[in-house]
Amino acid sequence: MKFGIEFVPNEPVLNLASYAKTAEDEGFEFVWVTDHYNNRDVFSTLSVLSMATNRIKIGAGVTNPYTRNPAVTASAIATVNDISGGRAVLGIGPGDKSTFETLGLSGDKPLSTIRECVGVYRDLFAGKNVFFDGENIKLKGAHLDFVKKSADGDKGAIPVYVGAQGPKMLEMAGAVSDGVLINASHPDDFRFAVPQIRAGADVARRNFNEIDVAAYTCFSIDADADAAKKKAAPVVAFIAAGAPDTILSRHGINPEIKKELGAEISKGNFKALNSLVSDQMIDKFSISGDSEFCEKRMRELEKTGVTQLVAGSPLGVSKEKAIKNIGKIIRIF
Ligand SMILES: C[C@H](OP(=O)(O)OC[C@@H](O)[C@@H](O)[C@@H](O)Cn1c2nc(=O)[nH]c(=O)c-2cc2ccc(O)cc21)C(=O)N[C@@H](CCC(=O)N[C@@H](CCC(=O)O)C(=O)O)C(=O)O
Repeated sequence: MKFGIEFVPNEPVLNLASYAKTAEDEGFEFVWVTDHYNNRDVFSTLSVLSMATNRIKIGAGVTNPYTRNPAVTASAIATVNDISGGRAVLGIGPGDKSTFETLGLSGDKPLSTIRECVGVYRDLFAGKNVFFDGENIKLKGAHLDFVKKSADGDKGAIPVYVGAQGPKMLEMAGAVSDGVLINASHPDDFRFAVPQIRAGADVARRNFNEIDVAAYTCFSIDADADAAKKKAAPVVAFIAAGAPDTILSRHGINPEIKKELGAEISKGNFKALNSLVSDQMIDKFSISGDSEFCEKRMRELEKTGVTQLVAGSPLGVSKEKAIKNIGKIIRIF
């Protein structure tokens, strides 16, 4: 199992740089940074993390094809690849509809748009002059002057992962991507997702084992299990509030709760929000507890076919302590 860590750039980037160095020292192989325009810029953050670390892979987890033209995204991540000495990874996903609304963006046709993008990124990473007249993506000779021209057929040096949760996105990711980042934390979600990815790989006649299946979890570890769960509650509230009804029902949670969560979120009433989050929701939408529980849940995920465990926000009561606690589990995995 590979281990990754996710940071939301809603705190000073130099803090994240220090956490990323600790994570590297503790044996994590990937650091992922989320992309929502209202937080600090993902690629600026990745550049600073590149300078603060030596070995850990540096990933956008995940950007989207709507807020930036694909050639601009390719230039940004290829610059991170330049700075980091070849450690960049590009994660691309449909993006967050709620933030798109504030930008006046539709974000429509995500399935076909992402599929088109993956090939375009690879051609740009391979130093090609890209002419592409797709349904959603149109380029007329776009090129990156600073990347080495790869031999024909090479897909360029930067792996492309897809952020996906829905069945069609998962299947498409299995057909075209180097890895899939699945925003979920419970084994039941991966018992659903892994067969979809495998089906996509089979249709595309790809070797499923070449695809990195990453559980992009809500994670909270502390010696005091209750404190860990309390820390995770607000994040779980947002996940549950935005989850499709099918996912809530999969976990035996009445989708009606979304209305109550949404109402408290829109009022900014985070105290009331936490009181709406049940233990069952914490268990289904996060990995929260002491080291023994977290290790057990990681091993359950590995059994479903997960190949990378990404510890996501909030990480724990103290980020630094949480990273070291996970490091102890990494060393015995
Ligand atoms: C779009 C949606 O796909 P989805 O994978 O469920 O998307 C939900 C999230 O994954 C998506 O919002 C991600 O961007 C969320 N996301 C992040 N979103 C962000 O904005 N920023 C992040 O940093 C971020 C990180 C992240 C990490 C992992 C992860 O799994 C998701 C992450 C969906 O509806 N999928 C359907 C397919 C819909 C479909 O078929 N659409 C058609 C036509 C629909 C039409 O006509 O518009 C098409 O796209 O062509 C399905 O998979 O079955």
